[in-house]
Amino acid sequence: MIGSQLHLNIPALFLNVTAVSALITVSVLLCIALLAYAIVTELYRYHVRLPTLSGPPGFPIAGNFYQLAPDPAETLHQWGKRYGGVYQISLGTRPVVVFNSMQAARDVFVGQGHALIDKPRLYTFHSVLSSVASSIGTTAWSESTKRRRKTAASAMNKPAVASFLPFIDELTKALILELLEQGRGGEIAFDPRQAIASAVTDLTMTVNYGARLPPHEALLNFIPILRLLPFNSQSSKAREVNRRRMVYLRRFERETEERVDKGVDKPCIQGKCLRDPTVQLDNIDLMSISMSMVSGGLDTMVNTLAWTIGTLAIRPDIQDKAYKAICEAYSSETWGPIEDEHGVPYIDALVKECLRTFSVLRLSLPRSAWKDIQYGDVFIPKGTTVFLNAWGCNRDETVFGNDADAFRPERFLDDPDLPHAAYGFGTRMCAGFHLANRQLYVLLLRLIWSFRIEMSKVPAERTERMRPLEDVAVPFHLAAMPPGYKVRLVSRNLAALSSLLRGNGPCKAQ
Ligand code: HEM
Repeated sequence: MIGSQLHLNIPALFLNVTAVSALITVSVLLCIALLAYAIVTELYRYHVRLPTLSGPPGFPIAGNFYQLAPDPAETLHQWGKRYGGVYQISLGTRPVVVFNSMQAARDVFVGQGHALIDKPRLYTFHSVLSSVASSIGTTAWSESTKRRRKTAASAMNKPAVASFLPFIDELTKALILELLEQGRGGEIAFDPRQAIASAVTDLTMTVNYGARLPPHEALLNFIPILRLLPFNSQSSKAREVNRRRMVYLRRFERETEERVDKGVDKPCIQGKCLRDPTVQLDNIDLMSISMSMVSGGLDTMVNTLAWTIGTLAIRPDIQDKAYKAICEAYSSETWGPIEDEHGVPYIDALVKECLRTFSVLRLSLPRSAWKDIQYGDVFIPKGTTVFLNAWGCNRDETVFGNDADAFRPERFLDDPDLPHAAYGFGTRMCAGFHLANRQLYVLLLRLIWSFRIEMSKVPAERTERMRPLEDVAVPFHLAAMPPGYKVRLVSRNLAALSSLLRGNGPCKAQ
């Protein structure tokens, strides 16, 4: 019995020994391969580093990637204090030049704007999420990008935005009404973000397609995309979002074409392109413009407004100043004509301070050097990836003083020429900034005139702080999101507000 067991076990033992030694051999070979890979990539990483720039050393294979956590823009801002306004990091083996001071950013992004007109290629974003067409902001420079950007920028320049005033008027009134109804004039605390996202979506769709979304479709269709971002998306999720996005964008395009054919279209970007034979854009170009409007204008606007409303709720002093300034310019009976672009300088200053403080696209969108750049002693070769750290520039103490971290709209009243970096700079800066500024101005003015904003009294629904760094909801998200909260919107003068919402308010553009 024992003998037969022994007889059976000897080959098994032999097999086990062979398997273990094979496993050890494979493990050793793997370790050697990994070590060799690390050494080769590290040698390569050092070889491609830019000799004229300093920067944090980083680690083999990943470079500085893992050191960027928890908040990449803040980490880069802190490194800027050590390595200067322009320095380099490595992402993997790729050298990336970071602009972290306002002066250097403006000198190069504006002063040598053409040299930074290009965008780098990002795998998940370009090959998976946007394999058919990509938004303008993430597309490399080419004749086609030039046509798309020119069309989008001229459709959102100052005169074009003035022609959208009736839409802005109508949609901000619809939003104020929605907020009034949802919060029952101040009785109920609620999260205003859904209503804001719907209103901003509506405006973007109207400007692009000349038609509003059917109400039940707005959020269902758009919010999932807003959460899917080039840097954190997983491929299968990205493919699914891409497919769904294509389906509804094609549907909106078809509907716009039908309206143009029937001659019942309203002024809008897509309609203008379809009608004007001199506009040389193919279907992919038109799709790219639509995607740029949707992805460029929603996440940014919604998050900027969400930070602002939360901040106003815990800063009644700023609300009081703003309300007083509006009443001095107009009265407690009217919020004034929408055509008055800079009628209340305090609101202008508030808009700029919100854009600066919250800098929702903290690292802007990456650029690529289109040609060699010489900036003082610094040499950036053609093809290098370049980051504008808008967050860092917006906290540059040489520009904003030692209270750069404070939320203080008055700084833009004291110096109306004070710059901010929230829209980026130069040749590829935000193409929708006139539209964004105008929407933010009208929305904040009307919101503050209509309501006293108070944080919910329920502990679980309120937040005491809206610090843009410590309180950001998801640090690695491309657009910085505030923490969740609920507010009460207490109407200040219900009779006057009702009269304005019924359409008795002035809008000469109509
Ligand atoms: C708070 C509002 C907004 C902020 C903070 C913002 C910020 C930005 C930033 C930082 C960029 C990248 C600039 C660069 O590469 O230097 C950008 C690009 C862009 N934005 Fe905005 N944006 C806002 C609203 C809008 C709106 C409302 C639209 C249109 C509906 C829009 C359309 C675009 C487009 C088309 C680009 C790509 C420009 C290009 O690459 O040539 N943005 N935006």
